[in-house]
Amino acid sequence: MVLVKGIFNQPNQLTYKGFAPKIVQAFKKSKWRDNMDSEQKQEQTRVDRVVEQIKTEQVHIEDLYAKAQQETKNVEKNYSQNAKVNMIEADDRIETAAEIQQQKGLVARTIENEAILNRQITALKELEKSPYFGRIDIKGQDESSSEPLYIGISSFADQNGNFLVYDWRAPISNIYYNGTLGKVSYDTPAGHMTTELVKKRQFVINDAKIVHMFDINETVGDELLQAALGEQNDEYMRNIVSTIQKEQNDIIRDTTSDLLVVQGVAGSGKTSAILQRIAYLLYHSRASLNADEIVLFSPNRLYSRYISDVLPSLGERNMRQLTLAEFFSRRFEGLSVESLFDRYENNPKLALQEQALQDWQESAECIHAIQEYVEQLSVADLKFNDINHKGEAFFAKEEIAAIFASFPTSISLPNRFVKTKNELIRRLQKRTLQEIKKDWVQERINQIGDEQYHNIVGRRHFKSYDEENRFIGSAIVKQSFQIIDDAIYNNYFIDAYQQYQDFWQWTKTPEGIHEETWNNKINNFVQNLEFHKLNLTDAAPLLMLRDLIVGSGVNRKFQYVFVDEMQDYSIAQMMYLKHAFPKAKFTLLGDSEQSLFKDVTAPQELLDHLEDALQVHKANLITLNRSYRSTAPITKFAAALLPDGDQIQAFSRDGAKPLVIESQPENFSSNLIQLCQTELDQNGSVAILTKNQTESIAVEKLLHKKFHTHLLNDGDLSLPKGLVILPIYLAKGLEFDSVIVYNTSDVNYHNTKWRGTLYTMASRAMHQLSMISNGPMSRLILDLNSDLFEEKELPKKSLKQN
Ligand SMILES: Nc1ncnc2c1ncn2[C@@H]1O[C@H](COP(=O)(O)OP(=O)(O)OP(=O)(O)O)[C@@H](O)[C@H]1O
Repeated sequence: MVLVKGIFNQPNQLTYKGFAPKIVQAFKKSKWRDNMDSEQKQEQTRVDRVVEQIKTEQVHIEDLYAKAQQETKNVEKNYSQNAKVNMIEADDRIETAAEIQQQKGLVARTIENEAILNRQITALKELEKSPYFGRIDIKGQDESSSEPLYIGISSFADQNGNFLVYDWRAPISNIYYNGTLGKVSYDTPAGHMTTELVKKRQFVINDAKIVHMFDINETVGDELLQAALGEQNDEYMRNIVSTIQKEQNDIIRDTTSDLLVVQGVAGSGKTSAILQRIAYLLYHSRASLNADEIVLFSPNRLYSRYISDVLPSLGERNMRQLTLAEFFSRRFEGLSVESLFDRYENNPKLALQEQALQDWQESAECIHAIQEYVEQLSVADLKFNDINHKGEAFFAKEEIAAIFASFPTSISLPNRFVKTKNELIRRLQKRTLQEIKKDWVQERINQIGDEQYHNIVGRRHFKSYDEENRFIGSAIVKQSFQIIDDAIYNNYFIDAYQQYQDFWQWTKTPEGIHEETWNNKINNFVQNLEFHKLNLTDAAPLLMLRDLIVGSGVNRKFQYVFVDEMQDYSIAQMMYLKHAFPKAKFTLLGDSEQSLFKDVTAPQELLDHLEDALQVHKANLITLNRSYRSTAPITKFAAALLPDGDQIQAFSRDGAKPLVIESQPENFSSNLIQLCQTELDQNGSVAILTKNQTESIAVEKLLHKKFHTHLLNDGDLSLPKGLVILPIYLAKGLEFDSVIVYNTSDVNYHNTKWRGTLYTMASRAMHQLSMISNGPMSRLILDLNSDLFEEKELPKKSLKQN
C-alpha cells in the first residue's frame, strides 16, 4: 500500500466514494490517531488563513477590474469619436489613420488588461474553494529543518511576496508528482537542484474545509485517484492536476522533444495528459507562446466540446481545435473531401489491390514521389489555366507560361511562381487603367445612381470633373476585375488537379500494384472531380503537390501541433501536417489497438517511421499501459478481447463484471429496452454504441418511443445526458457511465478484425458495460475466459412487462 500515514479528523464520516472501508478501519486504530486532530486542525487553520488572504486579494482585484472596465469604456468612446472625424482631406486622413491605429492599440491593451484581471478573479474564486491539493516538505542540504510548500491550481502570494500556494506547474512542484521521499531533484531556470523530500501530503478540500488528508510516499496515492475515478461522468472532461501520475507527468513536462509520441492504452489518460501539457507549456513560455499558436487535431466535434472546459478550469485559454476533415475542407474550397467517417461508413471493405494502392498513397513513399516529381518539373510540364473574365481568356495560359519561363531556372519553383503572380498583378493594374477609358465604363459612370455614387465617392471632394471621372471609373473597373484579382491571389491559374494526374502518369507504378488498378485510380479521381468530390487518400498528396509548386499552405505561426487518435492518420497526412506547420513541435497520441481503419503497429516501429518521415532531431516515445477510465472488471474484459491485451494494466477499482446478454431474435427488442431502463435507473450517462450509422438509426427507431433518446451524428456539437446512440467512430475519446454495445452477435462480429472495434467500444465504459446480441453471441466474446463476464438471461416475466 502506498499510504504511509493518513489523517482523518472525522473517520466516521469517511463515506467519500471510492475510499475502501479497510482503509478507514486501519486509520481508526492507527497510532497516528492521537496526532490527527491537532495536525488537521493546524492544517485547517492554515487553510482558513490562506482563504482569508485570498478573499482580501479578490476584493482588491475586483476593484481593479471595475476600474479597468471603466477605462475600456472611456477608451472605446474616444476611439469611436476619433474614427468619425477628419475623413475629408488627404493629410487629415493620414493623421486620423495614425491616431486610430494608436487608439486601436489602446483599446486592445485595455481589453487585454481587463481579461487578465477577469482571469485572476476566476482563479481566486477557485482557490477560495480549494486553495491547494498537495504539500511537500523539503529540506536543503545545510538546513536543520524542512520547509512546507503547498501546491494548487495556481500560485498565490501574500503581500510580502511569500508564496502561500505554488502553481502545480512551477519547477518545484515537479517533486510532488515525481519524487518519492528522500533525495529528489528538479530543474529550475537556474539549473538542476537537489533537495530532500521529507513529507508529501495530499488534501481534498471542498468549500475551504479539509475533507481528507493523506501522507504518501509515492507519486499520487491510489486512494485519491480511486475517489476521483469513482465519480459519475460529467458533460465535460475535468482537469486531473491533483492526481497526475508519474508517466503522465513525463508527458506533461517534456519541453525538449520535437516529436513526442504517446502510445497509451484506452483510458490511460492520453487526452488528459495533453491538455495539462498545453496548460504547462503556456505557463512555462508565457512570454513567447500563446494559445492561438497551438493547434489540436481532434477526432470529432463531440470530443472537441467534451474537452473544452479543461484549460479554462486551469485558468488558461483554449488552443485552436480542428478535425482533419475541417482542415482539408478549408484547403479545398468547392470540393467535398471524404471524411474518415464517410470512408468508414461507405467503404469498409477494399479489394486487395485497392487496399495496396491506398496503403501506398498513405505512405511516406508517395509523398517522396511527389517531392521528386516537383523537383524535375520544367515550365513545359506545368499545367497552367487561362484566367477568364466574362467567358474569355483575360490572361491566356500561354501568356502565363511565358511570364513564368522568363524567370531564370536558378530561382526555385515556388519563387518563380510568386514572381509570376506579381507580374500578373502588375499587368492587371495596367489593364485596369486602360479599361477606364473604354466606352462601357463611361456608360456605367453616366448611369450611376445616387446610392452607388455615394458608396464609391463617400465624402471625397475632387478638384476637377476628370479627377472624379477617373476615380469612379477605376472603382467600377476594379469591381469588374475582382474575379481576376481573386484568381491570381488564389493561384487558380495553375491546375493542380491536372498536375496531379500528370504526376500519376509520370510516377512508376509501385511494386505489387497492377497497371489496371493504377489506371482505374486516375479515372476514379477524374470522375470524382466532376462531382466535386475528393477521396481522403488523395487529399494529402494533392495538397503537397500544390503547395510545393506554388509555395503556399505553410503556417509558421504555430509552435505546437497536437494530434489525438493518431492511429487514424496516415504517414502521408502526418507529413503534410509537418509541412503545413514547419516550426511546430509535434505531440502525437494514440492507441494502435483502437485503430478502426488499420492494422496494429508496434509503438517503437511507429516512432521510427514517424521520426524518419517527419525529419525531426529529438524524438521521444512514452507508453502508458495503465488504464484509469474503467473499473478493473471492465478493463480486464476489454483487454482480453485483444490478442496482446495482457500488457494493459487495470487500475484497481471495483465494479460489476460486464454483462453478456444473448437474446433470441423475438426477445431482442424487449431485452434491449429492459437493459436500457436498468442502466438509466443507475447511471447518469448511458451510451448505445453501434458499428455504424445505419445501426444507430435502427436503434433510435426502436427506442425513441420508450425513452428520450439522442441519436448523435458527425455534425453534433454537444453530448447530452441520458440515453445517447452513436456509432463507435463518433465515440472516440469519449466516455460514459454505462455502455451498451449493440448487437454483438456472431453474424455482426464474426471476423477477428473486429476485435479492435469491440475493444474500443468496451473501453468507453466507466462503471458498467453490457454486450447484447440478436441471435448467437459473437465467438470473439464467448471465447473469452468466462470469469471475465457474467452471462445474463433476462427473466421472461419482466420481458413481458415491457
Ligand atoms: N491521473 C489521473 N487522475 C484522475 N483521473 C484520470 C487520470 N488519468 C486519467 N484519468 C481519467 O481517466 C479517464 C480516461 O482519460 P483520457 O480520456 O485522458 O484517456 P485516453 O488515453 O485519452 O483514452 P482513450 O484513448 O480511450 O480515448 C478520464 O476520465 C480521465 O479523467
